[in-house]
This record gives sequence, structure tokens and C-alpha cells, in this order.
Amino acid sequence: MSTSVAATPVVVAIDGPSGTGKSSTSKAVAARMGMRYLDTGAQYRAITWWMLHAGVDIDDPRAVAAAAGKPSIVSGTDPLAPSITIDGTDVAAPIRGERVTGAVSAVSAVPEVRTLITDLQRSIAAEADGGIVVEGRDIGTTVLPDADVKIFLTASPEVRAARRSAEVSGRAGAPAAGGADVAATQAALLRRDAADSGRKTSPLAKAGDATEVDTSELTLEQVIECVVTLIEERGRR
Ligand SMILES: Nc1ncnc2c1ncn2[C@@H]1O[C@H](COP(=O)(O)OP(=O)(O)OP(=O)(O)O)[C@@H](O)[C@H]1O
Ligand SMILES: Nc1ccn([C@@H]2O[C@H](COP(=O)(O)O)[C@@H](O)[C@H]2O)c(=O)n1
Repeated sequence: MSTSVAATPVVVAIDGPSGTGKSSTSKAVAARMGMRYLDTGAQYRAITWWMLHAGVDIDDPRAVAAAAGKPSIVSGTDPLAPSITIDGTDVAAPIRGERVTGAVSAVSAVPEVRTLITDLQRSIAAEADGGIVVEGRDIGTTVLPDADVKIFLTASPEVRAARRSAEVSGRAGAPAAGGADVAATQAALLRRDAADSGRKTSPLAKAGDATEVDTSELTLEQVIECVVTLIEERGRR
């Protein structure tokens, strides 16, 4: 297992569709290499949570745009204990709920929201002295186009849905995942991917210079090793 700390601050962009393993991989790679970690999806989820909480009509892009600058989002970038607050409220748990997950693509498609959150992401990356792994949908294409290492994770819809269902059914109080649950999970993942890929502003996309890693047949440990190797190879160049 590699425990080396990156010699110079390295910026790593990890993008990909929903449920491909971006968060699990990014957190573990950052922890192993002594880097910071930024979950940009959590920031879009946090602003979505705030909009819903504040009674903003998330289907009205002008209302969302007008409200976007009001809340203050703070992301903690310790990969062993990532955190997210909005106006001082810890929203790490509620942003994972179905309501936010169902609404986030509409909010994240609004250009004013993206401008604000992209600026925030760039300033966090610029302050990360020991390097940072930033994961999302448009990190390699738009947020950090000069990232040292760009990775685009993929996995088949069936594998993603099975992994996500297993994760959800493992949560306390959640019903066991049956076939119908996996099918519904897969449909929801694909709906979100379609919305995120289809929006006009900074859609989910693979950067031309990103390395694609299909995780369908790989264990999480194999994906982590693969990304660590790509970062170390970049460091030797
Ligand atoms: N290679 C792998 N093998 C098995 N399970 C995996 C692998 N990668 C991730 N997982 C599991 O799949 C689920 C989804 O992973 P994760 O949350 O990291 O994906 P994500 O791309 O960040 O998702 P989202 O975009 O929805 O936030 C988690 O339960 C995780 O433990
Ligand atoms: N760079 C990003 C990251 C995320 N989004 C939007 O947030 C949603 C939630 O992301 P998760 O990674 O937590 O699942 C995602 O579906 C996108 O709508 C984004 O636009 N850009």
C-alpha cells in the first residue's frame, strides 16, 4: 500500500456519472497520499437543501438564480472527516435524502448557481497546499481544466444500481433491496445522468485529456490503486 505524500501539490480531478465510485475512490486516494478532498456534489446538494428549506421554487430557474448568492457554504476537506455546512448548519446527512437527490439536477443546471459554486471550488483548490482530489461532473472540463491528473470513472448502470442498492439497504432502518428496488435505483441514476449530461452549462462530460477507468469489474481497492498509480506516474514526469 502506498503511503507517500505528494512531493509537490498535485491537483487531481475525478469526474463521472452517478454512483461510479467517485467519492469512495477520491476520499481513499486523498487520505493515502496526504492530500485534501473536495466533494463538489455535496456543495450542489447543500445549496439545493437550502433552496428547498427556504421555499424557493426549484423549477423556476430565475427564482433559483435570484436566491443563489444568499447562503454561505463551507466545505471541510479532510478526507477522513469531510464536512459541509450551509449558513452554519451541518447538512451532511439531510443532503443525502431522496428529496435533495431528486431536486439537485434542476438546481445545479442554473448558470448563476454554477458560477458561484465553481468560484468556491477554485478557491478551495488554490488553498490546498498539500494537493487536493476534487470529484464531480465538470472538474476536468470546467472547474480545474489545468488539473495535473484527470480521471473519468465509469461503470455499467447495472453494477452502479446494485452497488447503490446494497449501500442503501445496509443503512440502519432501510428496507432490504429487492429486484424492484435495484430497477428503481437504476432508473433514478440514469435520469440524473441524463439531466446532468444534457444541461447547457458545464454538463457532465469527460475531458479530452482524462483517463477513463471502467470500474465495473474492479474492486474498490483496485480502483484506488489504479488512481494512485496514475498520480505517481504523473509525479515522475
Ligand atoms: N469498485 C467498487 N467496487 C464495489 N463497490 C464500489 C466500488 N466503487 C464504489 N463502490 C460502492 O458503490 C457505491 C457508490 O459509490 P460512491 O458513492 O463512491 O459513488 P459516486 O460516484 O461518488 O456517487 P454519486 O455520484 O452518486 O455521489 C458505494 O456504496 C461504494 O461503496
Ligand atoms: N461538479 C459537479 C458535481 C455535482 N453536480 C450536481 O450535483 C449532483 C449531486 O452530485 P453527487 O456526486 O453528490 O451525486 C449531481 O447529480 C449534479 O446535478 C454538478 O452539477 N457538478
